[in-house]
Amino acid sequence: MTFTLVRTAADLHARADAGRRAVVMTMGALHEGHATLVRAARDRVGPDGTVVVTVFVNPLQFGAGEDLDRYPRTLDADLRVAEAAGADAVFAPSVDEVYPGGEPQVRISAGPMGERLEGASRPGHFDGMLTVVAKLLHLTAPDLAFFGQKDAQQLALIRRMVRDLNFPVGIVGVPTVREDDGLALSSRNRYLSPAERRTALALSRALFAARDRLAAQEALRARATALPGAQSRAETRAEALSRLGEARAAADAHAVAQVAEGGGAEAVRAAAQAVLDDAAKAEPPLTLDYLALVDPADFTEVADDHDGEAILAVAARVGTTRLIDNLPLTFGATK
Ligand SMILES: Nc1ncnc2c1ncn2[C@@H]1O[C@H](COP(=O)(O)OP(=O)(O)OP(=O)(O)O)[C@@H](O)[C@H]1O
Ligand SMILES: CC(C)(CO)[C@@H](O)C(=O)[O-]
Ligand code: BAL
Repeated sequence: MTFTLVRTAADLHARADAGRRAVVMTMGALHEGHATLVRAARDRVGPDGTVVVTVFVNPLQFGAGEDLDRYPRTLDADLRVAEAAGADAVFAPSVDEVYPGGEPQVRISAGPMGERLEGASRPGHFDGMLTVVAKLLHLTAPDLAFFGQKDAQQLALIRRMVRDLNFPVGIVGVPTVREDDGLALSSRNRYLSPAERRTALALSRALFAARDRLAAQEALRARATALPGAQSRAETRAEALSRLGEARAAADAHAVAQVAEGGGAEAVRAAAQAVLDDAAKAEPPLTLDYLALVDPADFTEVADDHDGEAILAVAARVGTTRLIDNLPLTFGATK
């Protein structure tokens, strides 16, 4: 199929696409993260299916004072990235094409999950995002729509909207693509000076520190459980360790007792906070917006004794650039 740039809803409807259709929605300034979504979409629909990439900077999801005007618009380069990644078409409508009646009066409400974290920092953002996603789903009529885990709360809200409002589409999440040094790819990274980029690395480093802390806690827990005599619930894991009589046992016992004490969610979060506290003293400094360990189902904070899946999410400003990142974590995997 010849790769095409489509500008209007009428031209999109006129396409006689065969096979399953997948859509990858973007705001343009495409990078390797977007290309990964396109490749995942192509893999799923196969060579006979159709992959449409939408490129639209949606004014409705930007608040006053945000970067709507300076958001990078690089359509020519985007077409090359989309085609090389295996897309059949880019749908890049104008604002008037998407909102022919002007600002829509009827909108999607993101509900309580949309008021937390990103929603608290960017009031109205998720209502605007879901409204355009709903419209783009109607316009592109896909079987599957692909979104990045990098925008974890956005992905969760889209899944919720599709379920709550019976959209006939499958939503596919794609893991975050990172630079070699850990920085999550993002169109907004291009705002960063080299020095700002160095500071911004603290976002991913904080998440990795938390992941490592959790892994250490889980390893200690597994070790304590495996010790002879530790099966009894009444016997503390620290006691079990100390019966080993090894030099390391005392230190281990202390660490295990700490792990056993609260389940450790707070300690995991604290490991990330320490990295961010350091970055707050860097030059240029990082200004933390939020660091939260949340339940993926509703983005409420998890309890300290949390068991199961969680998302550690961070948002921060470096200079005039606001960045987000997150990491899925599993608590109690070794139980
Ligand atoms: N690094 C990444 N890995 C995986 N998916 C990504 C990545 N960056 C963006 N995406 C996904 O691409 C889609 C389009 O995102 P968008 O155009 O906003 O890009 P972005 O790089 O996140 O831009 P911004 O810097 O504005 O947040 C979304 O589903 C988003 O989650
Ligand atoms: C989903 C989306 C394309 C809606 O404008 C946007 O929020 C984005 O790029 O993540
Ligand atoms: N990547 C999410 C879209 C936004 O920041 O507006």
